[in-house]
Amino acid sequence: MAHDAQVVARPGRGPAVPVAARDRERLTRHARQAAQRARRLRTAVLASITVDLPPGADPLAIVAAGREPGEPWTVYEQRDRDGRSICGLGAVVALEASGPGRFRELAVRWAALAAEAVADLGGGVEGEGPVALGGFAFTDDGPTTHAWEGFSAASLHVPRLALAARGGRVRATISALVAPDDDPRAAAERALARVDRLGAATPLPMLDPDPVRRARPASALPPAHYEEAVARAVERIRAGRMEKIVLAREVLVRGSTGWRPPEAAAALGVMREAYDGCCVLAVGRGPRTFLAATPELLVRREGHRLATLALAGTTRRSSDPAVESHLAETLLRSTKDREEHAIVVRRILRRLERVALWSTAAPAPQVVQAASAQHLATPIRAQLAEPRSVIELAGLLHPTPAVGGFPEDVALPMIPALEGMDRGWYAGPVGWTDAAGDGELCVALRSALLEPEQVRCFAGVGVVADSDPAAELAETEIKLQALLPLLSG
Ligand SMILES: C=C(O[C@@H]1C=C(C(=O)O)C=C[C@H]1O)C(=O)O
Repeated sequence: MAHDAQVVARPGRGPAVPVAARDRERLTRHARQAAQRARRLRTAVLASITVDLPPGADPLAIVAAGREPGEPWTVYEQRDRDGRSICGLGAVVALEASGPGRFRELAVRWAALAAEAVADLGGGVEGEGPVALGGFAFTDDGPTTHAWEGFSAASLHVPRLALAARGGRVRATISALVAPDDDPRAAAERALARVDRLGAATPLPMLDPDPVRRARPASALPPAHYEEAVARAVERIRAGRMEKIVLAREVLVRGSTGWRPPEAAAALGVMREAYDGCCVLAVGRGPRTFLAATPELLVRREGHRLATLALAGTTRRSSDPAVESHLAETLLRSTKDREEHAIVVRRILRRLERVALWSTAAPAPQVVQAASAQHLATPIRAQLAEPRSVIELAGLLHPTPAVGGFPEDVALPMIPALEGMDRGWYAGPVGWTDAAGDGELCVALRSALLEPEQVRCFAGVGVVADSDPAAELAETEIKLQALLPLLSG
C-alpha cells in the first residue's frame, strides 16, 4: 500500500483528473436536470458526475498540488485500511452551524441537498458520489480566538472535486451547484474548468531534510500551570463532584525571522507512511490548516451498522519490543487506567441505547499502538434501530469522556477555565458523509493547527481520582511526540 502513492507521483504523465468528452456532456445534462429541479423547488440543486482515475492515483497529492491560495480542502485517509482515502478540494456548498443543535442542523441540511442531487449511480468505492467533508469544533459554540479564524463550530463542505480511493481504485466526483436562475451549461463548464486547471499529477512535497532555520517548541502556558490545573481537578473528583475530566495543553512552535511552518502536504506524507493504525486528516480553511494523525474513531456508519472505539489509558512506546510489551502489560493491569477506560465504555454504551437495537463491546480492553503512544482500546459495534445519519450519530457520541469528562454537565463547563486555552477543533469530530448518510468521523487528537507563521500542537489526558499531576504532564509529552518533531524541524 505504501508504494501506491509514488507510482502516480511521476510528473508529466497527463492531467491529474482527466475527464472524457462523454463525461463532460453528462455533467452538462445533469446540470440541466438540476436547473429544472431547482426552478421547481426554488432552491439550488447539486449536479455531479463520478469518473475513474488511473489506478493508484494519489488523492492527497492531487489535492495538495492543485490547491489554489485560500481554497478549502480536506484530507481523510487510513492507508492500512485497504488504502482508503477521501479528499476534497474547493466548496460548491459550505454548510456551517453553531450551538447545541449544530450536528442535527447540518445532518438535515445535507440530507435535503443530497436527496435532490442529480448524480451518477455509485460505482462501488466507499465515499464516491456527492459527499460532505469537514468537521466540528470541540464545543457547541466553536472557537473563541483569532487563531481559529475560518474554522466555525460546525463546517461541512461539498467539494468541487471529491476523490475517493480504496484498494487502488480511485474515483473522482466533480460537482456544480445550480441555482434556479443559473445557466446550467455555464455551471457545468465552471466545474470542469476548475478540474482542468489542476494540470498534471505531481509528487507530494518533501519535508526539508536539513532546514537552515529551526523552530523551538514552547508551552503556551508554563508547565506548572498545567500541573496545578490537574491538581485542582483531582481535588474536585475526590470531593465527589465528578468522576473524570480531560485536560489539555497547547505547545506553540515558532522560529526566528523567516521561519515558516512546514507545508501541510509534506507533513501529511510523512504521517501517513509512519503512523499505522491512525487516521491522517487535514482541514484547510483560508491560510490555516488543521492536521491530525488520530487513533480514535468516533463513529463509522454503513447502513444499520455502527462502529466506534473507546480509547483511554495511555503509556509510552519503546524501540525495544520486550520493553514495549512490558509497558503494554503494565497498562492492562493498571487499575487507574482500567477505571479511566471503563468510564468511556459505559458512557458510549449508554448513549447507543438511544438509537441501537443492540450494541456490543469486548469484555476487556486490548492495547493498541498509535504513533508515540500505546492505549487501552475497546472496539464497540451496534445495530441501529433506524439509520440515523453519521453526522447525527457523531453529535450523539461527542464528546465522549475520552476527551471531555463525566458526568458531562459538571465536567465540560470546567474545562476552559482549568485549561486556560481555546480548544478550537482539537478533540472535535472530523470526517465525511455520503448522500445516504453513511460515513466516518474520527476524533481529531494528535493534532496541530498550522498558521502562517506558527504551529499550535495539542495534547490532553484523562484526569481521575488517582491522577498525579507530574505523570499527567509527562503523558501529554508522550502524545505531543506524534506531531511536534515533524512540525518543528
Ligand atoms: C486527549 C487525548 O487523548 C485521549 C486521552 C487518552 C488518555 O487519557 O489516556 C487516551 C487517548 C485519547 O482518548 C489527546 O491525545 O490529546
